[in-house]
Amino acid sequence: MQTTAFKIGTRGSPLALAQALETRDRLRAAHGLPEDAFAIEVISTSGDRIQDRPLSEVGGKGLFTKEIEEALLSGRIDIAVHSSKDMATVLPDGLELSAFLPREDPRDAFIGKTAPSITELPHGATVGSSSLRRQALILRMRPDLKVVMFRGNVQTRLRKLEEGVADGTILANAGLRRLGLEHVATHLMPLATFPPAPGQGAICIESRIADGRAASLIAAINHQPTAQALACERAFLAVLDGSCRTPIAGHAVVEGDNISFTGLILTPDGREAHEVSGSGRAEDAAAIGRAAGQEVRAKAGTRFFEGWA
Ligand SMILES: NCc1[nH]cc(CCC(=O)O)c1CC(=O)O
Repeated sequence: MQTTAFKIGTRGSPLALAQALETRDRLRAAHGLPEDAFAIEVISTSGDRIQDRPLSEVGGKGLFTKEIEEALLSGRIDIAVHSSKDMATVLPDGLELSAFLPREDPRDAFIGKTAPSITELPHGATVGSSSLRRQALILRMRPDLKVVMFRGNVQTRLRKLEEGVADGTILANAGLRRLGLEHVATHLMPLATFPPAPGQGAICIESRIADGRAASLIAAINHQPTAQALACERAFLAVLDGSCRTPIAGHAVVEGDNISFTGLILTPDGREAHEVSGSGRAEDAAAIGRAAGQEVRAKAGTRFFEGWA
């Protein structure tokens, strides 16, 4: 079909590579193309290089995408494959999220070393995580626990756990499943009490706006219910953005023509939490997410955002 390979950009972690390969294989199947119609380009990002500080301190989500987005804009790659959870709500000019793959399990998985679940951990036990949302949700359940910083890719975090750096850790079950590591989970956190980050479990494809070749290839693998759920979750997040130091959870489920959304914002210590829900027609996904964001922001009040933002 084409003379030059279609270039798929990705980070180099095992999870990122698995996501890029899944995308390539879906594109191949949808269009009946051979493997060499595609080339996977691995791009190292600042987020991969800075390992010793929480993301919220060093500039947040953009760190995992900056170099990849530059490669898209310069034409070095044709599409980029990302975890939706890692994507900022505002993209660089000229780029868009053009497709979402069918969502994996959105739940968080607890991987326990000294106990199988958070409720069974001994008093004062430590849980490794550098996610503000997970920290706040853990402390809301168990104020006695200590959350210690855990960064690096999935394998690095599991190794730290093996080394005894913490009594347990929490990872996205989607990532574990994509790596064939779901057996390490000792407990799956319920969506109702431990809601996921907006976008968790969904792979997205970023491309140049008005790139016709990319658009026609990608359209065939877009999963509309996941795209609508993500439109809702990302609209919710966009209303609450401005502080990447607010723990935010949000999850939308699309069933047929309907969408239902639940969002939660917490203080980092988990002591104060504000929940919101909304539902309606799936085609109104973004408006429903936006309204939920405005509602929960009003519920929480300005004082809520002032303490640490
Ligand atoms: N911030 C890293 C990151 N980004 C997406 C995932 C998991 C995969 C997904 O949500 O699709 C992970 C690792 C984790 O949270 O365990």
